Amino acid sequence: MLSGPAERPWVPPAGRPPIAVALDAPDGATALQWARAVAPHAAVLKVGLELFLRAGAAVVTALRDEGLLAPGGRPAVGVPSNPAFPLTDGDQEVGAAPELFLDLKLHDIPATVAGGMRSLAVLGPRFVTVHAAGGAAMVRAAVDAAPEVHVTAVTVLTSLDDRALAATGLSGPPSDAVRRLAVLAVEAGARAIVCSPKEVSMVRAELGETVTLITPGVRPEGAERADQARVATPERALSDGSDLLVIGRPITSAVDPAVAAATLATRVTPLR
Ligand SMILES: O=C(O)c1cc(=O)[nH]c(=O)n1[C@@H]1O[C@H](COP(=O)(O)O)[C@@H](O)[C@H]1O
Repeated sequence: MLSGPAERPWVPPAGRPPIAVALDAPDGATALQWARAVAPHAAVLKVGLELFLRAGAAVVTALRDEGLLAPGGRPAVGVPSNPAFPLTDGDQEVGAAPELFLDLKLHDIPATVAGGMRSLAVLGPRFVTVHAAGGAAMVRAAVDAAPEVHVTAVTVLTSLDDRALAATGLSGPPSDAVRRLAVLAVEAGARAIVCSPKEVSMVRAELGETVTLITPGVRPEGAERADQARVATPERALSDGSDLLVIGRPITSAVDPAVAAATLATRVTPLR
């Protein structure tokens, strides 16, 4: 097990559902509509390639202006401008607005990734993803360029099964590569790791409490897998050690995303 700080760098605030909703929307207006529906039921909102490449930084500003995101660069506490997020409910800080996860999976030479991180850091994200396969120097460059951001290393995409991974030239089961890349990234300063729920217990055993573990590839019982290969239910991912479930289509493709998010949040929040 790696040595490091005794506590996880980040966990959802008390009472907040351990859910990051992936706002994989085709435009800013749809993303805002989804965000209004799901923000009360999520600790994190994730802006990824599709939305960011279409709507750019303006969508982050719009989310913040509506009080749908916690203020950039500060711990999530209530946003007085949005009554959906009261500061307290009794003595619990349940009203924290979600934090920003910029999932742009940077993967380039260290100087370019460092520049990209500096450009993104002004948006005040809690998390920014980089591909661990970019190597230790690249991960370190990202960390040094934006020390206030939780550089989040993606290990092996959850869409890859054994065969697809082998076809890229990486032999062995995905868990071998996940272990190697997770250790490399944390030693290079990453504070969070993205892996599938299938590997999360192994990564937790390997890295201990030094790291926040984030799992996409989460599918409630009976939900469409779509392009996800290494999946598990939300309950299983949490019991195996995940800190944060990344969930997109099972919520955003539902007839009513607010109901889907609320239902899921009610089920998983007590499991933390
Ligand atoms: O970095 C990610 O968030 C990510 C890594 C990974 O290995 N697999 C993965 O699905 N994701 C993201 O997680 C989200 C999953 O969305 P759904 O499959 O719709 O639940 C998408 O926004 C993906 O970009």
